[in-house]
Amino acid sequence: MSELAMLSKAMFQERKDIIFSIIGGFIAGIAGVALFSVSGYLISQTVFAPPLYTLIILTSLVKFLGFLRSVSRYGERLYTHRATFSILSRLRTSFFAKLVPLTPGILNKNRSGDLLARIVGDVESLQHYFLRVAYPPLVVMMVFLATVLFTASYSFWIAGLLVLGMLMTSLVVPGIVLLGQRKIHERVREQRSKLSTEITETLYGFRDLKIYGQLAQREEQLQRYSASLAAEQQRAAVQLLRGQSMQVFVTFFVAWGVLTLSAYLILDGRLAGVFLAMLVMATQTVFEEAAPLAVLPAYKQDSEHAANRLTETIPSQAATLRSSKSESLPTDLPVSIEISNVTFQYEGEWRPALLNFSLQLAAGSKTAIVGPSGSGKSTLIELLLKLRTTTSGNIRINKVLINELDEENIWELTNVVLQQSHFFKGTLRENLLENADEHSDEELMEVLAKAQLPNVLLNQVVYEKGENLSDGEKQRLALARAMLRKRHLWLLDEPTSSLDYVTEQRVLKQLYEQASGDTLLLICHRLTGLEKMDQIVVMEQGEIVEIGSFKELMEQKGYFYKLKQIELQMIGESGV
Ligand SMILES: Nc1ncnc2c1ncn2[C@@H]1O[C@H](COP(=O)(O)OP(=O)(O)OP(=O)(O)O)[C@@H](O)[C@H]1O
Repeated sequence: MSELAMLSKAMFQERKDIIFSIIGGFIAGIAGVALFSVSGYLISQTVFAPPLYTLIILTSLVKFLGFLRSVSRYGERLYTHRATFSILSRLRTSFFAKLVPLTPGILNKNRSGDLLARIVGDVESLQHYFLRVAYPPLVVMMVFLATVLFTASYSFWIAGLLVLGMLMTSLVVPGIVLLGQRKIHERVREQRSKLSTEITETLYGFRDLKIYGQLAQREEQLQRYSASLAAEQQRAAVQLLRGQSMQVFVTFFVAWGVLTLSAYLILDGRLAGVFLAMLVMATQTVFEEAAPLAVLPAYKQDSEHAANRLTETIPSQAATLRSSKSESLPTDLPVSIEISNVTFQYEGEWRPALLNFSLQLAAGSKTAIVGPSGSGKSTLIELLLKLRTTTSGNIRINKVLINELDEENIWELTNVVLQQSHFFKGTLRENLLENADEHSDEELMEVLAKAQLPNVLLNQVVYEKGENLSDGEKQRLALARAMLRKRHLWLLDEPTSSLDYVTEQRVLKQLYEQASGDTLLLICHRLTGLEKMDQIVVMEQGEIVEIGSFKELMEQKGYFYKLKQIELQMIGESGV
């Protein structure tokens, strides 16, 4: 049950609404039983032609009980649903807050379509826990005990029959439902996960699938997955309905039992005939109240499963990642970075992406990192941004261990451009992501011009994922975003790889001007313009193979020198 601890905590926080729900549910249940009992008694009494005032009292009581039942049922619904949605919103917020720092690691292990469907589905499943698992038995038992006490005052045997019926509805029927549901629910989850993964993949790869003529095949596959899911869901629904039908059967069985037993007791002279209808009606109503118990185990199992998977998705790393942070760095000072013996290995990979990597970035220094694809350059930036945690070794920012820093504090210090930037559906202004009120239009246009996007409009529409922007425009927009932040640490991962040579040089010139006093780490694919850098780091297979200024590396005539010669030849050949 430990996996449901977060749920219980959220429920405890909503205790006021829960107490009101229980009170409302109990009054509605009792009023329902009383309403039908009094109605039965009233009908029986009329046979004896009682005095008018008796009929008036009984009719008024019926009306009052009907009113009380409706009002308390309304209150019950209001408070149970309010509690449920508040619990759900607490769970969503706390779950997603824990998820954010772990996102890169989690996305490694799970296919994103499946992950998204799982998170949304699992959090939604938890809403049933209070409404259909924790709450109903409590109220049903309270109403039932009150009814048993009431019937026991007429006949011990009838009360005994009710207890027997309740055991059937609360244990036997739910047990049978649970047995049938267990396997079906497993299959529903499996099919849902398959379908959502395939849908996401198809949407992401739609263009490629179309070009390579694979779309029809994919569509067929999706239809198959969708049909299997629908079939499993149908089976699950049938199983649930079967449970509810059994519950109705037990209700009528007990009602018939009470009728027969009462008839026998009346014949025996141990029960007055006028109470017969009342007892039968009370029995039927109290068992109607118990109807939710039939589907309780299925929801219980579902909630536990969902809570289990959610705790698996946010493993204990969540605690370790956030627990030790205590320091906070100011955003207005230049930043120094010290990387000591850092090793990082992706989960499931056979070799580390970084191996015993050490590097110093003095405050205000400019560093370029070059090296072949896959040498670990982007991984280094992800570690500096605390998007991943080192396997071993230390990173210090302004002498503070990165583990002691909140990742949001690090992001707050940094102007970042990663290899892929995301663009949202909206305007260019909105895609600059800074608070629009803080910057005048002139200021925004000036930054766009510096990023070599002079002929754009701030209200220009940007499609989803920046579909209407070229790769080069996306990169310049991402650089404009970074320039606008005006922080003092720059982490740039191939920010100009899609730009032509001339535009690239212009952008970099503006960038170096703005970053003159700042610490800058630039991963680059071209070796031009690196003369200005304080140090150039050449990486291969997660290690530093050469380090020094441009002049030093050229004099060494090592790896960097050879790369530069190849590039010069290529530039010469292409005539740039
Ligand atoms: N999410 C990931 N899961 C597993 N392995 C990864 C992941 N990302 C990168 N790697 C591996 O880690 C190594 C370093 O990758 P990284 O992206 O840091 O290289 P890079 O030098 O930035 O390459 P490029 O210049 O192509 O961007 C590579 O061998 C790569 O296959």
